[in-house]
Amino acid sequence: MATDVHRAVSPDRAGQEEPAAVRVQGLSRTFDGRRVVDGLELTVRSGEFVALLGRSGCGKSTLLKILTGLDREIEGAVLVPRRKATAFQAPRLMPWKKVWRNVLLGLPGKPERAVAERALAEVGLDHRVDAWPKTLSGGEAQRASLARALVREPDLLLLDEPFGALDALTRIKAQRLVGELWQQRGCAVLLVTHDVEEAVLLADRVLVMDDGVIAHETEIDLPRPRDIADPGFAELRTHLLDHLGVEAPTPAPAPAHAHASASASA
Ligand SMILES: Nc1ncnc2c1ncn2[C@@H]1O[C@H](COP(=O)(O)OP(=O)(O)OP(=O)(O)O)[C@@H](O)[C@H]1O
Repeated sequence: MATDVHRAVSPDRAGQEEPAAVRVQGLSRTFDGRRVVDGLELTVRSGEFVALLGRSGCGKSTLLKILTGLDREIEGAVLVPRRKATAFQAPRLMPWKKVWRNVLLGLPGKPERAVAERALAEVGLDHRVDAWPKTLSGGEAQRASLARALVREPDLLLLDEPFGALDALTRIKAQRLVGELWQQRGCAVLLVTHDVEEAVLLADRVLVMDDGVIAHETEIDLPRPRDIADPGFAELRTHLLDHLGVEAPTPAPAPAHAHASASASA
């Protein structure tokens, strides 16, 4: 994988084009003498949806933590907008606060309940405003967590495996919701995911992290809304799996009786 190294858009080029939502230069992070992030370069353009893939343990969450400002023991330069918000795999709701209070948690000033109500309506949770977190389903809790991110009116939304714990159907709905919210809001999104299809479905650009750097990037130029049945979709999926070192499954051979009837009709 190290042979096909495409670094993300170079900082000077990004500087001349559009304002960047994220600009990372020469970023390194060392744990116990091991460089998990190693001179990483990354630019996310304003309003761009970027997905970040990479094998387990390659440093994706470490990078996200640095971008949120939770980890500052770094070398290099990181430029992110002040207005940013995060949602993680675990919704991280406070069990002793009702949903609407969770949404407003940590906001400066004294925001009114109506602010939370609007955000909850945006994610389809207007009927759960007064619920306790423990009564929410997994998908509802994740949407509440998204509402909490949205009330911050972020210029940058950082998502770390937000759909990872959801069942397949809820996951599809949540992916659609994030796609719609992104289109309405126009904020930049950096989504960490293990799911190649999710990345192709949602992102303008997919990055693959390896050896502490962005080792590969692919522009996703499929029209939206995207259809996983589109042959272009399958091609991009296979291309990305290849860069992740995963062989795409070959179609199963047709059962023996199918061969028989095919040859019989031929
Ligand atoms: N606080 C820490 N102390 C020591 N090592 C750490 C710490 N945080 C992360 N690491 C190590 O850094 C490496 C990258 O971890 P990170 O969580 O960023 O990977 P990841 O790509 O997000 O993995 P996954 O896809 O499995 O979530 C791992 O080897 C991990 O053990």
